[in-house]
Amino acid sequence: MVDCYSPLILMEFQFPSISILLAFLLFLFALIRIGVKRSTTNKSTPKLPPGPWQLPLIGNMHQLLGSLTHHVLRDLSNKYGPLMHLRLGEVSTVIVSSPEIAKEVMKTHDIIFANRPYLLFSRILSYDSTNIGFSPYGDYWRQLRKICTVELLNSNRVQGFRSIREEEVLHLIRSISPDWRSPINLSKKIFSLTYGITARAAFGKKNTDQEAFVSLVEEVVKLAGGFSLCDMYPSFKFLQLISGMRPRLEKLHKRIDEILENIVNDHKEKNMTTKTGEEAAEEDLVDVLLKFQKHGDLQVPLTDRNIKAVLFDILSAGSDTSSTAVAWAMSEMLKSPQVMKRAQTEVRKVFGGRGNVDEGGLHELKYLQAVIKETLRLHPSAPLLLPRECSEQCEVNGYEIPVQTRVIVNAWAIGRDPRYWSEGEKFNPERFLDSAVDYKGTDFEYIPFGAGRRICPGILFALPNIELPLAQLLYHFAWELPNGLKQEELDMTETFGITVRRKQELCLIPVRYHPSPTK
Ligand code: HEM
Repeated sequence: MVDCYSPLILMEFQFPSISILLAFLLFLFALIRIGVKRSTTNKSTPKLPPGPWQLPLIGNMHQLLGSLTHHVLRDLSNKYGPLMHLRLGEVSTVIVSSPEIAKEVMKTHDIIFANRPYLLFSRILSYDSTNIGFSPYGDYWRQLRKICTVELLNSNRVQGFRSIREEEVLHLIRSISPDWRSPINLSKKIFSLTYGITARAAFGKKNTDQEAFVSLVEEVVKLAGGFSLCDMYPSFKFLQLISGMRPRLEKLHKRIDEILENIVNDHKEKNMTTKTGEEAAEEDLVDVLLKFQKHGDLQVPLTDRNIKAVLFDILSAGSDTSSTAVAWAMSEMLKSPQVMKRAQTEVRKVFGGRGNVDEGGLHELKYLQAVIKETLRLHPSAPLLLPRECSEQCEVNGYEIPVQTRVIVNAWAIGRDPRYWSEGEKFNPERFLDSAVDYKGTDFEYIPFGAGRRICPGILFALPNIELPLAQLLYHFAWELPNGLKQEELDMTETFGITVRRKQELCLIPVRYHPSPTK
């Protein structure tokens, strides 16, 4: 998932001399190219969507500096319209900021916009074109995607991981108990909880390399939090070398690949022996993928490389997104104590004297579900969705979109569109209580998981990873801000990144309500 632009800024600040050199070299190349182009292209220009004036060489990149990208793009769209054209370096890009145009792109012209552009990050880290998140739309991708949605992340499989989630969340609750009345870093705890759940579901029993793997994925997530210069100037291959991006990514890829290779080989070895009934019931995602590789009736063979790529995708796309949502939900509830109280009363009523929350009763927590929906409206984990690419020239809203234009959908801006959301900036879960609006990709004013062929395949996996920890945290504790901080003083600043987290980690004081569960 690629939010953009921050590496450029980092380069600017960290290596001013390199960036000046780069700018100079780019300028020279651009002059040569413009000269060549002028002499070869004909005069007819497509009717592109409106957009701000572009500078030579960098296009509109300078307009994206200084603030969070989804904010800047929303402000620019307010001026130029919900379908806006930008040039970022060499790359022609359109920004979509209204439900109507999102529908046109992701429903009416779904196939034309089903491709993901080839970014350097995805090309190196996700095994060229073998991952689901960034491979181009085609037979290969369809097969991987089908395996993911039908075999790995379907509701039965997700249900099968219930005991893992319950155990891991209970472990979290117990780990909080001794600390009570002193602040704890809830962001950190939630983050390692969701990684722990996802890694256990994917790899089975805790693996010795698991911790190393999780921190490598974290490093990747940090690096991927930006557009690299290389992606802005794809035809200048030398940038990949001098920016240092390629060697860094290759080194990370090598270490991740070694760990995944060991995990896959261990599973192969284990699967050679006959399994007991209990072992067979404890199938993890690697087992399922290997079973498919051996016995599946597949159009294209499933290689070990594909398996590793799918595992990497699930780990990187599945953990940070869910933990971010939990942290934002807690933050918003702290700022609106009446919401926190209502959610707490509901969960304590439903689970009453049981002494603990289990997944059996989660469906009864209608108000908590509304809290989660409202959180994902105001804080969609990936506010700019994942980039798409136009595979053939087409017309959207009366404008021409040339082939290979990059398309970025601003789900964050769409979730605040005043034509659809009254008091859109306000956290108000009640708005979802009697509303049929859902995140399944059919209501284009609300698309925190995207829509169309490229909609997030992990929705079913994500929801209990958000609902269960929240319900447990509310059931067992009251929550207070540390250092006498008032609710209106809680900082809600967002970070740049692949997923938009809280800038400041959420540190809170837990005050016990129900005793710590013992079994
Ligand atoms: C709060 C939780 C989550 C949110 C908000 C979220 C959001 C998204 C979004 C917005 C996209 C891009 C959709 C588009 O471009 O239309 C996406 C793609 C993806 N997500 Fe999620 N996601 C979450 C959890 C998960 C989980 C738990 C998994 C896996 C276990 C997962 C796996 C993926 C994958 C593999 C893709 C790429 C799909 C493709 O390109 O075809 N996500 N997600």
